[in-house]
This record gives sequence, structure tokens and C-alpha cells, in this order.
Amino acid sequence: MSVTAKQTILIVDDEPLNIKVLGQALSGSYRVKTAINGTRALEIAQGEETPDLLLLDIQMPDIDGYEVLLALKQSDRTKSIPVIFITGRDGAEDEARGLELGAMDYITKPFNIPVVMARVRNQLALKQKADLLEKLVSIDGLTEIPNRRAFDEAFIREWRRCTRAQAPLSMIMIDIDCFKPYNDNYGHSKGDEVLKKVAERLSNELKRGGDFVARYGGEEFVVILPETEIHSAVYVAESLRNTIVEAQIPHKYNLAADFVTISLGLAYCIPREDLEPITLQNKADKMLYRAKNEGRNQVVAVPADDNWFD
Ligand SMILES: Nc1nc2c(ncn2[C@@H]2O[C@H](COP(=O)(O)OP(=O)(O)OP(=O)(O)O)[C@@H](O)[C@H]2O)c(=O)[nH]1
Repeated sequence: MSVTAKQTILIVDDEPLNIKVLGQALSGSYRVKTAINGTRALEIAQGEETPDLLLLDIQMPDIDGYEVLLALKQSDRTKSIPVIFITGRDGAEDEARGLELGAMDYITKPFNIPVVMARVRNQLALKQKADLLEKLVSIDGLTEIPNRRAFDEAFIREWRRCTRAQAPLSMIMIDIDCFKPYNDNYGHSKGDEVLKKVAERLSNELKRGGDFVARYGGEEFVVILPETEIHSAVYVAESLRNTIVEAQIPHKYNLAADFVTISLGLAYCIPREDLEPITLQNKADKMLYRAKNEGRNQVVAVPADDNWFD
């Protein structure tokens, strides 16, 4: 979630009266979702929009609160959602077990609303800080687009997703042409401005939800295009090359043009269990190397009939 949006709390309890009391207390300050059993709670938590906090009853008829918590901890998407257990007054053992399993806190029934509000506020404040930190460590400080760490995570995630769906995955490695002479002649801070502008243009050019661009390091960028086969990926790569040409950033020392240009290497495959993700990246790297050798300011793609991954 965005750190400024209203945070979402999922209340899970098989007793409708408990849901009503908690919902009324919390809905003034937070977005509230509810579930009357563990199965429904997991569906909501693993859905499109993950909640920021779960208030989770322990004793429920189908799957109990412990099992819900264990299931949340097993998925990357849900493992860091904080959970506050709801227990009976005599539930010291329940509390201990819940905390050992990774619950952040507990509240007791019958509810004391100011205590509930304070405990919820504390956990959400921590969650907000954790979200902000997570965002900061994934963003490149100079260009403000995702960094190498974010790329590594996104790549593995998309690789796995495309493996399951047997969908094509394209990758573009991008490098600014003759950037060393740019820095040497115009100065490092002008070089930084170019990196920012290139990053901004590349990001703005990618239109589809799953498309992902990151600064890979130095003057190198990387793009992942999930569910995109080679012909469409070439089209996207050409549009990326063009948007940098259109910026017309003067660069007298570029061997390819009088302005800043980029070279792009493009590879594609249908991911499989027996393929290593790095092989796709190596292939894109090789294509980038060819683009440089063949004169820069161009896209070189793995030939459409080169099913290197078969
Ligand atoms: N200004 C600036 N320069 C950077 C940054 N990171 C890497 N560079 C520079 O990017 C340049 C990369 O140069 P090279 O890898 O030699 O390649 P090139 O001059 O771009 O030549 P080709 O790739 O063959 O077109 C080096 O001079 C690095 O110092 C950065 O954050 N800011």
C-alpha cells in the first residue's frame, strides 16, 4: 500500500457480534474488511490488496487462527502482515503459542475499546515504517526508479509466475552509449542528470501493468516484460530506443549520434523448472554486446527462430 493511504484492517472472527463491535470502533480511522472463518480470511489476505493488519480470532470452527497465521507466514506476499490475536481472558497459553508462531500482539475478550485502539495503532505505525523502509531499500537513490535488488526480486517472481502459466517472458538489457566520454567531457553531475532523464523516459514509456524497469547499476538499465513474446518485445524495445532519441540530449562524444542514445539487447523464453533464470539474462547481455559492436543506438534481439531454451 502507499504509505499515505488509509490502512486496511481485516477482522477475522466467527462471532458476528465481535466483528460488529471491533468494526464499529475501527472503521472511523481505518478501512475495515471482515471474514467469519479462516478460509475466507486467507482468500482476502492473499487477494489483490493485502491488508495492513489482521485481528485474528484463535478458536474458529474450520481452520483456526494458528493455522491461518502459519499459512500467512508461508507466502512471501503475506508473511509480513502483522497479526494481533483475539483471545479469551483465560487464554494465557493461547497467547504464548500465538506469539511464538509470530503474532505481534493480542487483545482479550471482552474488548476494552481504548486498549484495542492503542494496540492497533502501535502495530500499524510499525507496519507503516516497515513499508517505507522496504520501499526505500528497493529504490535507486539517484534515478528514483527500482534498483538492482528490486529487479532481482521482480525477476524471480515473474520467472516463477510465467513458469506456472507457461507464458513467455522477455528481458531487455539497456546501456547508455559512450557514457564514459560524456562524464569525462561534460562532468559527472551532468552525467547524473542524463541518468535521471533516461530513467524517467524509460519508465514513462512502459505502459502495461506487469512491465518493470530498474537501474541495474552504473549506466545500465533492465526491463522485464512478462507475458510478452519476442515480436511485441522488439516493438517495446524500439519505442524505448526512440524515446531516448526524441529527448535529443546533446552528446558530441557519442560515436553513434550527436545526442544521447542507448543500446538494447533483448532475449525471450518460456520459463521452465529446468532452466536457470540467469540464462535469460546472459542471453540478453550477449545481445546487448552485439548491439554495441554493430554500431550502438540499436536493438539486437535473439532471432525469433532461435529457441535457445528448447
Ligand atoms: N555520472 C555518473 N556516471 C556513472 C554512474 N555510474 C556509472 N557511471 C559511468 O558510466 C561510464 C560507463 O562507461 P563504460 O562502461 O566504459 O562504457 P561507455 O563509455 O558507455 O561505452 P559503450 O558502453 O561501449 O557505449 C563510466 O564512466 C562510469 O563512471 C553514475 O551514477 N553517475
